[in-house]
Amino acid sequence: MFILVNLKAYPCDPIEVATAARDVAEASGARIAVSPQAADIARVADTGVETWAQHVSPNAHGSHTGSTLAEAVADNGAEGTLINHSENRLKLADIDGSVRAAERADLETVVCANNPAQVGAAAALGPDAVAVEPPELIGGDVSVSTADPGIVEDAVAAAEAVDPAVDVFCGAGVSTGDDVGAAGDLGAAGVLLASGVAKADDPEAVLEDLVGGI
Ligand SMILES: O=C(CO)COP(=O)(O)O
Repeated sequence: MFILVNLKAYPCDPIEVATAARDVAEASGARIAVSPQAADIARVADTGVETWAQHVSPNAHGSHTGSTLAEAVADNGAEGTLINHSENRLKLADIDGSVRAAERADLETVVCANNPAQVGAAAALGPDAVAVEPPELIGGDVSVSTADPGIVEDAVAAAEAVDPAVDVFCGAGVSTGDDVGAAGDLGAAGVLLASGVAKADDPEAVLEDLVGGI
């Protein structure tokens, strides 16, 4: 199970979380990545933790003010990128363009989706993985794997029907090792989480609990 921690725009210390994630990954052998704000990618990557962007633009170099280029995040140490997070939705053509941009820059891709139907559509674009996150459960205390296990199973089936090579992650409310274990039991290959770590008083303790569920 891959544990992908999205720091969103929370007011946490990205270096503290990155260092904790690096240490827990090294000690446990688990795969843990941290996805900070674009401006923090280089210094988060400098800690040695696997680092992901929260978004990349569909365009390449050129007259595109305000873009976050896949090439730029890769040059600053990112190894992968989220695309189409529920809080940063894109048009279908732009999701496709962002996946292609990430591929050109050798970034791994996770396309986020609200529900199994969107998972199937996202899988058709050929990312490395899709992540199903019911918006109503994001930021809450109840894990998607507990509150709505059927959505994870349906998402796994939807991706499998379109492209068996595309992994399925799940997210929303994931904060414990039990949540991670339940997600794995439902067929997820990873979890995408945010507040459970980014808002924790002791992010390292939460990460240690999370890897215990793998
Ligand atoms: O949106 C999410 C991860 O990208 C999920 O957020 P929470 O873990 O805070 O529910």
